[in-house]
Order: sequence, then C-alpha cells, then structure tokens
Amino acid sequence: MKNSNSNTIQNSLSPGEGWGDAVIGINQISKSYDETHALKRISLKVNEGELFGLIGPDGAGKTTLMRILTTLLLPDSGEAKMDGLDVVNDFKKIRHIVGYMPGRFSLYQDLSVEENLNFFATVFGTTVQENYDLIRDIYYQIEPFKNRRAGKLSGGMKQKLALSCALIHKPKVLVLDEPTTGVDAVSRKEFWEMLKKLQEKGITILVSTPYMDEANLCDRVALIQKGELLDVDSPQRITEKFPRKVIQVRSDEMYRLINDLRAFEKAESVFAFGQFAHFTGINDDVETSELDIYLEKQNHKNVVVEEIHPGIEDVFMNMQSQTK
Ligand SMILES: Nc1ncnc2c1ncn2[C@@H]1O[C@H](COP(=O)(O)OP(=O)(O)OP(=O)(O)O)[C@@H](O)[C@H]1O
Repeated sequence: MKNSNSNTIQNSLSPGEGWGDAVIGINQISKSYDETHALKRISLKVNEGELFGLIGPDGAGKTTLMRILTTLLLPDSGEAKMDGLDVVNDFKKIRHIVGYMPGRFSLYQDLSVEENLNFFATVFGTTVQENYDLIRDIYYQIEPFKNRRAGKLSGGMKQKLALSCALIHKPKVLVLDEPTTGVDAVSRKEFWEMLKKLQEKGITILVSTPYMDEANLCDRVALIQKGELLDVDSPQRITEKFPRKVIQVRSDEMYRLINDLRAFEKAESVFAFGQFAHFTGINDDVETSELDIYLEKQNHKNVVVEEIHPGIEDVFMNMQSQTK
C-alpha cells in the first residue's frame, strides 16, 4: 500500500483555490510543544453542514487541532478559518459562532445542571429560553435532574449537559473532542443520533474519536496519526480504495494466534478486533487455505479463517504499520 501523508493527500490549498464553501478551512497548520511535533502542515476543508470526523489514536494531534480552531491555542505556522474568520485575528468573533465541547469534562462540578446551562448562556449574552428549541431534544433527558450538581451526574448525563452548554448560544459550528470516550455503548449510540439531528438543523460538526466504528457515522473523515493526515475521504471510499485482502482469523488462543500470524512470512499487519484477529498480507497472494494449514501446523485448535470486506480499522492499522 502506498505510504501515508503528503504523498497521498493534498497538503495545501492550491494556488488560486479559495476556501470555497468550506466552513472550516485549514491550510498548512503546524504546532509543536518543545520537541513534539503535534501537527505537521495539516490542511483540510470541512463543508457547510458536514458531519466530519477526526479519527486517530491518543496523541495523534486531534485536541491540538481543535484547540487551534476554537482559538484556545495559537498555531506556530499556517492559517485556519472558521466561517471565513481567521483563528488568530478574529478570535473574539469565532467564539460566538463556535460551540466547543472539550474532551475532559468542562462543566462546573459544584453548580447544578440548570446553573451550568444558565452560566454558559449568560457568558454568550443569551438566555436558555431564547435557544431552548435547539437543545430541547437533548436537555429534556436531563431536565428531571436539573437541581443535581454536575459532579454527581453519570457519564452519559454529563455528556448531554456538556453538549447542551456547547449549543446554548446557537453556534454555526460545533467542535466536539472525543465526546464519547468513557461513555457506555447505549449512550454512545444515542449521542450519535443527537449529532445527526443537529446536523439536520444545519450545524456543521467536527468531531474527534478514537473509536473506528464511529468513523462510519461521519460524512467524511480525516485519519490522523502523529500529527499527519493519512487520508481524507468518506468512510465508504476509504475502505473501497483499500487495496488489500483482509482475512479474519479465530482460534482458541488469541494471544498466541496474533503472535503466530505476525510471524507468518507474508504478514503485513495483524491486530485483534473483537473476537477475531484481522490479517492483511504484504500482497494479495495469501489464500485463506494457506493460513489454515500454517495455523494447523502451529497446533491451533478450532481455527476459523475467512475473507472479509475491510473496515476503517483495517485501513488505519495498515497505514500505521506502514509508518512505523
Ligand atoms: N501542553 C502540551 N505540552 C507538551 N506536549 C503536549 C501538550 N499537549 C499535547 N502534547 C503532545 O502533543 C501530541 C498531540 O497531542 P493531542 O492531545 O493533540 O493528541 P490527541 O489526538 O488529542 O490525543 P489525546 O486523546 O491523547 O488527547 C502528543 O504527543 C501529546 O503528548
């Protein structure tokens, strides 16, 4: 597979190319913390009304990019615009059109649910009543607990309150940093349903997640790793253009299975995914029967080997193995 970064994706706006319809425009943004290059000349555009995902593991640079876009951090170089406003020069105006839900719990733990919401509304010079329509579907679920201190809420409820607070000034763009991390599976599903409804109301959404399955719920995603973009496209196209056969394998001993598969001479990437190991070969020569015979020789029991359609996680893991 072709290697990552600037070779595979456009890494700057071409001469003469404007920001077009982009609500978020990022052009060659770099940011370092001492020796750590958190973002390396990142460029991408998010169109109006898109639900756009930043997908990458811990430390990929997702938070850094979001903090730059929400004017909380200055880039070292490059340029970024939110709805045509410059993140450095127009930072005050940007704060009025952007709703930001940071990764770590952002609410006042000692204030009640209702007090938190009123506080955020006041900061933006509005009232809860004025914009209640936008948050009604989300807030009504936590309204019965409106007198409870935010610090005493469950993870799912905190998340709904944080989203309500990020929306209370009716932002045009919503930036959500890993909103579902540490939240149970049911709340995660509900959360994505809420995002779809907000998108239908015309809000442009940039959301980061370390969960590959959530990538499929976005219109387009940017795969990001070690401060570099590996690809930007719709989840469907990213998986369609993946040029490798993926084989899923199971046996009674997962740990030994992964090690044995990695030791197989034609292995390129092998990783655990649920109950299976996903295997990608260095080329498409590898047949399922070949792996079956090999694993039998290694004394694996109850072996299942079958070819599957690649998922985003396969593309990502393969790209990671290329950049090591
Ligand atoms: N204030 C800081 N000082 C020094 N290094 C930092 C700082 N903030 C982030 N980094 C480093 O920059 C890199 C990118 O971090 P960033 O938080 O943007 O990534 P992330 O994809 O959001 O991951 P995470 O989910 O772990 O926050 C990491 O190597 C991180 O350790």
